[in-house]
Amino acid sequence: MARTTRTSRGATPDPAPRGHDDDGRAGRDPAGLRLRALSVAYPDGTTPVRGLDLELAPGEIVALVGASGSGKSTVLRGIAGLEDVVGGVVEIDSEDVAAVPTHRRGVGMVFQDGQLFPHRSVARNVAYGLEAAGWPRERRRARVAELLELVDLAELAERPVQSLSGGQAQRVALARSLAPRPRVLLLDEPLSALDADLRARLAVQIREVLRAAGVTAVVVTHDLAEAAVMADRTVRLGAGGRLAAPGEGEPDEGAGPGPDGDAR
Ligand SMILES: Nc1ncnc2c1ncn2[C@@H]1O[C@H](COP(=O)(O)OP(=O)(O)OP(=O)(O)O)[C@@H](O)[C@H]1O
Repeated sequence: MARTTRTSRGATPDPAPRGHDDDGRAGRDPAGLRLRALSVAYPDGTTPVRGLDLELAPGEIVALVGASGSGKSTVLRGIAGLEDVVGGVVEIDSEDVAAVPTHRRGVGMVFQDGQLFPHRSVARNVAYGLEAAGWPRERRRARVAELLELVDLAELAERPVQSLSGGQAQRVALARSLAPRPRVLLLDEPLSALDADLRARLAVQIREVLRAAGVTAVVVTHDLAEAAVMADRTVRLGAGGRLAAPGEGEPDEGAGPGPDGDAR
């Protein structure tokens, strides 16, 4: 896993030149992710996130925790452009992405259950975003090999994904989401479908991979211990989809998780 000599912050294997992305998106200097007074609503008018301010430096990994229903997934969906931002601003590398469709935002997502394409091999799952972005075949191959190396699955490249363990499948999902070099990676409970032992190991591996990729990332979890392992910083969503004041309605972060490791 992440057997790479590039361990410094912000170092990406085979980095794309700044100012020119592989999918032709206009490049900008990295400035990270900034949410200003963000409000996100569903079509029925439910607005779980109201007035959220959050800033991530380039390459920073932030864990978003909070009670069930506090709006963690909704924040991610707003950043990705999957739900309506009805107030405030999402800026990625200093660009207001309000008018930018999801697939052009440079945002990658990893979900709880991986959501791999069942009829594609491991390598072809990882290649998916590169095909969609029109990368030429040789560059695709090289990038897929690099990513599979990063998540320590090179020897499984040709395996059908149905034959993978849960942990392996999540590592494929991680590689697939990182392959097109997203500006921001959003991970929604990436460990919650796995058993406890594996969760602890994969939390460490996810952190290593995110660091090696140097990607700015938001990880939603309800587990404070996992948040501490995976992220540089943990923030908590409180009532009304705003950041909670320290100690508000939840166990003290410094005290770590409760007996079951659950922050809810
Ligand atoms: N499609 C939808 N339409 C309307 N309301 C929704 C929709 N999806 C979620 N909600 C509501 O928005 C609120 C926030 O949901 P969200 O899934 O963002 O919370 P969460 O913090 O991620 O919860 P959990 O930890 O249980 O996954 C909840 O009250 C939920 O019922």
